[in-house]
Amino acid sequence: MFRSSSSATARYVSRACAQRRFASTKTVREVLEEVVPKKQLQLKQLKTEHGQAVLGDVKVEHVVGGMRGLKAMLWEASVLDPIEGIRFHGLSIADCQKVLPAAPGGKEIIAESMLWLLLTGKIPTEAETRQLSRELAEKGELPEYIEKLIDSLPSTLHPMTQLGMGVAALNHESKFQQAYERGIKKSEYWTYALEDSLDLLAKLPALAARIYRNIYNPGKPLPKINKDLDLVGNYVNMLGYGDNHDLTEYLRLYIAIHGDHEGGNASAHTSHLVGSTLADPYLAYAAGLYALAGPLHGLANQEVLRWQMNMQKELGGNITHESIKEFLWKTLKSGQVVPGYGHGVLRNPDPRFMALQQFCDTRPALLQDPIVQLVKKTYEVAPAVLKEHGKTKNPYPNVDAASGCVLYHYGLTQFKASHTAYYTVIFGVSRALGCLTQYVWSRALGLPIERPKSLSMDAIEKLIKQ
Ligand SMILES: CC(=O)SCCNC(=O)CCNC(=O)[C@H](O)C(C)(C)COP(=O)(O)OP(=O)(O)OC[C@H]1O[C@@H](n2cnc3c(N)ncnc32)[C@H](O)[C@@H]1OP(=O)(O)O
Ligand SMILES: O=C([O-])CC(=O)C(=O)O
Repeated sequence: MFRSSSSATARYVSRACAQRRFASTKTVREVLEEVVPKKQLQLKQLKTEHGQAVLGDVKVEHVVGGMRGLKAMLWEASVLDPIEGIRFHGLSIADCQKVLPAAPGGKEIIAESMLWLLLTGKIPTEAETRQLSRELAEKGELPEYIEKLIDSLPSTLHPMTQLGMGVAALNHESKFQQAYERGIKKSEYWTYALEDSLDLLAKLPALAARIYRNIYNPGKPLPKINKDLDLVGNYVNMLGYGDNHDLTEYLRLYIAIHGDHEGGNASAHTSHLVGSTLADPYLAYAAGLYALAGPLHGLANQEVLRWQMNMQKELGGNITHESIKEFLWKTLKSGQVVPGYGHGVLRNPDPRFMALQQFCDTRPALLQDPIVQLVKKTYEVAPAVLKEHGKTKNPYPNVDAASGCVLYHYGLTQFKASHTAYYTVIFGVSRALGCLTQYVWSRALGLPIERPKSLSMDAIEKLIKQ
């Protein structure tokens, strides 16, 4: 674990690069066994030495304003800075791109190396990353009852609803729940939480790919999991795009950088709350997925694509900055939000959006794609329009402004109707990295059930008068 000042980070990054020469072959469990006692001690000291320290005031505007800015949660794996954006254990996306191992033949960060960093605060070696990939691949096939459950659902049921159902039903397998029923000690909770979390992460690609197959390619055989591939390599293969190296690399990057966004976002917070009741990791993450399925959160990637396609249709062949500006004003004047813009914390363009743009900038096929071009052109116009409109505190793009449109280029064009659009499911596969990491840490640290105090308006007025 390390501080996030830029010089400390630079030193860490160069040390991490050097360390990678020594090929450690520890398992993620072994590394956690070493890290957990240190973190437990850190929390104990925080509570005893600084338990009464003040981190900020609670104002009426916090209570009635979605708790924006209120520092009220513990979340270990990442912290979001309004200007710099996300840092995973102090590392920015660019740092991660330098130090986290990629897949054989690839360049982008992969889910396994990001998961390792999130869980342990350490950079995995190549060998450790491969070993984690193999472990996940070996656990990746779905139980038959889950296949039957998913196959029984109507193809018109939103893929996010299906994903949440599949994840929740997988709790039939929960080792955490079984161990709890046996009456294990609290100090052992985290080890079962870790087993469930790895099992769930391993199965998510097969579950998500089955949903896609059932809706868009019914009857098409699903490939078996290839034990030599990384998690996302297998996911792309099961989605039916296995020969598309660029899409595979895009999804590796996408899934790694969407993995965690500190704890206050709606999906992470929901999963954290549900987990705090000691509901097992499957139930906790299923709950988080349903928060992700809202249009102000993860579903915005589908909304962006729908909105950009409507813009394309309405503006026709020759789209100019001026015509985009008019379309933006039309959206705003009709009382809708501009999807993919604004953020609860960020006050600058989202570095995840920038990383996806950078991916596009290095690939001529993407640069020539009309919908990808439109995303870029919209970015050149929208911040000024949103500033003039004057409502949003952040007129810049968030990650959702680009992500779905790039998938459209790579062939995920099935957008028959919003209620069957698949894009947010990929976000759902990714966000498990962060939510399940925190689930493990919450149990390792023995965090209590969440139960903030609520107030009615009358009660608030009474308190103010006092
Ligand atoms: C992965 C993610 O979840 S990233 C976010 C994805 N969501 C979107 O892209 C949807 C569009 N954006 C939004 O709706 C918002 O910016 C949110 C939900 C992301 C953040 O909400 P808030 O923190 O409440 O934003 P903020 O404090 O800036 O809102 C102030 C006002 O500006 C409006 N506003 C915020 N963003 C936008 C936008 N993109 N377009 C138009 N108006 C906006 C809000 O609706 C609010 O209006 P109100 O006072 O009439 O209620
Ligand atoms: O942080 C937020 O509120 C929303 C977001 O970008 C995410 O969850 O990835």
